[in-house]
Amino acid sequence: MAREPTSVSPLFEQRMRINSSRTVSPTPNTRPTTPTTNNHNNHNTASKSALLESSQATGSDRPSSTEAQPSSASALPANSAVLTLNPNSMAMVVNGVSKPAKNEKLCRNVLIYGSCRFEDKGCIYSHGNVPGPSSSKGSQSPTGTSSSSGGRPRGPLAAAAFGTSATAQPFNPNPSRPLPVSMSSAGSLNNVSPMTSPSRMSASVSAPVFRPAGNAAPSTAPSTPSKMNAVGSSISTEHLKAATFVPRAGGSMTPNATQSSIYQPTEDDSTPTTRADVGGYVSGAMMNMNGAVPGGTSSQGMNMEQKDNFYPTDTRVLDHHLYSTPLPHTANLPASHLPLHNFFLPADLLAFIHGRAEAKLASRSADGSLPSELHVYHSLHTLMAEATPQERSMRVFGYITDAYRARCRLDGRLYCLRRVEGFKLGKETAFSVLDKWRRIRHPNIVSVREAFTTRLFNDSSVIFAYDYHPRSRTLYEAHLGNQIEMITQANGTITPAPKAPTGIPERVLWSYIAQIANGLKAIHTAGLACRTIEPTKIILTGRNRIRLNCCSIFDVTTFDSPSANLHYQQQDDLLNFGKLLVSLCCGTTGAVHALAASLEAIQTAYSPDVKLVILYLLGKPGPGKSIDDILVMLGPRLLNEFDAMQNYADSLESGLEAEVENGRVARMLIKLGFINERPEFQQDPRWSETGDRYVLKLFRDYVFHSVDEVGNPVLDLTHVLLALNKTDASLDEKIMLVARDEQSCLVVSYREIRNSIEKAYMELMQQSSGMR
Ligand SMILES: Nc1ncnc2c1ncn2[C@@H]1O[C@H](COP(=O)(O)OP(=O)(O)OP(=O)(O)O)[C@@H](O)[C@H]1O
Repeated sequence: MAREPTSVSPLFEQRMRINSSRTVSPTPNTRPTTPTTNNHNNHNTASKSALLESSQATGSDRPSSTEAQPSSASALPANSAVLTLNPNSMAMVVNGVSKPAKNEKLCRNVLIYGSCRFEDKGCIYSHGNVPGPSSSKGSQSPTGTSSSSGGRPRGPLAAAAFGTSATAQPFNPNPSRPLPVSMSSAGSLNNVSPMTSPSRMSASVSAPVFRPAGNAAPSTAPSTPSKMNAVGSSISTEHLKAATFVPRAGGSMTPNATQSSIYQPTEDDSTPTTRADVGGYVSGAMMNMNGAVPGGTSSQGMNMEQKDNFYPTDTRVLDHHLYSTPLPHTANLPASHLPLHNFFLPADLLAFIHGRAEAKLASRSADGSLPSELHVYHSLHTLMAEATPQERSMRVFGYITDAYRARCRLDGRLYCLRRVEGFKLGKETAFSVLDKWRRIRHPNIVSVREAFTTRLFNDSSVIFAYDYHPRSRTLYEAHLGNQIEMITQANGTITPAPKAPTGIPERVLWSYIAQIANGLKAIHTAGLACRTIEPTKIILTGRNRIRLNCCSIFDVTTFDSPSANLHYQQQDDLLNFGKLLVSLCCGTTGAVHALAASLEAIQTAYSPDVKLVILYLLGKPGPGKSIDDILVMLGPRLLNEFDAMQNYADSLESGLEAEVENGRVARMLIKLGFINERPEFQQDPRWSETGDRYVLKLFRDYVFHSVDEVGNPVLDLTHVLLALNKTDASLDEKIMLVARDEQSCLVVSYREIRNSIEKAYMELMQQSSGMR
């Protein structure tokens, strides 16, 4: 049963109002309804708020179990204070049994809030004078352990019951009359001061300590336990130098709801904060009675509907405190998928990115035949084509070529090295052509970086370095790997075995045509020819993303004996382009050997335009034949390609947005990780447990260590993400952090928590070796 940090218990709202002014005694009829949007999280809010209310019963002044609990409750965990409030009568019932006669013990509601709303409604405790701090009794435990409920931290659960109600609008029983100042500051620290009154705080085990303003010396880790006005609880002296409360007006420590006691956990106001407009505890002192923070945003005015809404519409708060919603054009997913989609990348994109990361890191067992270093490259890893028809083929270049992934020690990046085995370079000037190739940077071409000769393979080889595109596949691997049986006809001709064309879908085919044409256009315009329009020398580097590979190799290997001039080489590119399309349409490289039959099959399976393009490419070379004509023939289909690319870019941007949010959360977690539980800092083993850091400890409990009513862990990702994001955005919304012993609680805003994180982190940074 997950408890909900964003849902608001009406009972708690009532209680907060009571806290705001002891003169107000809400009646059930005047209690406003609290709109909630996360219905699944609203259950048990009454019992949760009651749990908090009942915290007075968890200390040593708690009535004994025999007094307060009927036998039926004996099965409940020791730390599950089962106190229910009847919202209609507001009578207090303990486990269904009315409270017995009055007790002499002072009511803790009086101690905490200054009044008890159940005073006339059956509260068994005394409602006499409120003891001041000097009247404190009880001892502190040097060990810091609680003599009370102990057990698992219930703070987050309790705080969750409060949820955003800490920022609830003040309750005004008579809307026609303005609220008293302290009440109108709903959301300011003032109206919660009774919750953190000296008596209340001192009763806690690891709670911050109140210190009146102007008090000369702050209590800093007293060496001996001192008596506090605990209500039967021991206090760890370790935490006595934790957060201190400084009443704004100074002087009085009287827990008076109308007084503006400001929570100011640190002494040093001059401690730098990272953001001038982020208040933190210090800026908490700057909050006026209306809860407005100078230079910041006020939580006042945020209605519950907005706060409960997962995607708030209130533009007065920073929008980036919540996960950004997917935009309409990327959100057309089944409703059940949306929450996941909101938080993370789409599964297929995630798999794709992970796959590429794996490919970058993959390593085969050390291949002894490969040199450990090659020029400026090391960590060579053979890239094997999965479906090469003939291992180590010489078909394309006339030389055996191998491809390796290697890391460059100059820039640490991965490159693809292509080795041309047994090639002896005649003239160094053969490499001069690479200058032209290096200048080409095109999305449909694998960029050439450099070329060099080597004898490290025990032969004379030339190595070409290209950009590495992880997880790429050749077109052959992707579409032509399953070779179709070729059959020899009676007349001796070889034809593919008759079967329905297994070519690629037309939409994909047009995409390939557009991209190859685009790449060829760039190459031809640069005064070069590709010369490797081959199924094994064009790679797919993403979803339908085509890149022309192995460019420049022919230019070097044929430098001494140029077979033809540039024009003919470019015409060859077009011819090979036509043959490639025939192969792709028919699903076999053998299709080009039976062109007539293949064209017939293509005519049946594809639109006439496909055949027209192929016929043009396979047509006679001539001065008027150029790649430009293909681009013209593509016509409106280029727009399809354009649309597809833009839609894909949109979906990537949407995924990126989600990841940006995750990045924020990760940074926040990293900082918290540096601070929480730090065993020692500046020779102070209690550093992470005191001062601002104590609040962060409770915040960590609030975010991660929630438990449900029976003490089971609550693993509510939404709660975690919301809390961390709101903190990152420094929201003025307040949450209640409850000490592990449930004896004290702090109402702090996300802004203040964020400030504490930044402040503690800066402290660490300043001392870290990197900053010296
Ligand atoms: N620049 C690159 N980045 C990443 N991987 C590449 C790169 N170039 C090629 N590859 C991959 O390396 C593998 C081998 O490529 P190669 O060009 O040698 O194919 P092949 O079918 O073996 O060719 P051939 O028949 O000429 O030997 C293929 O899986 C290919 O996707």
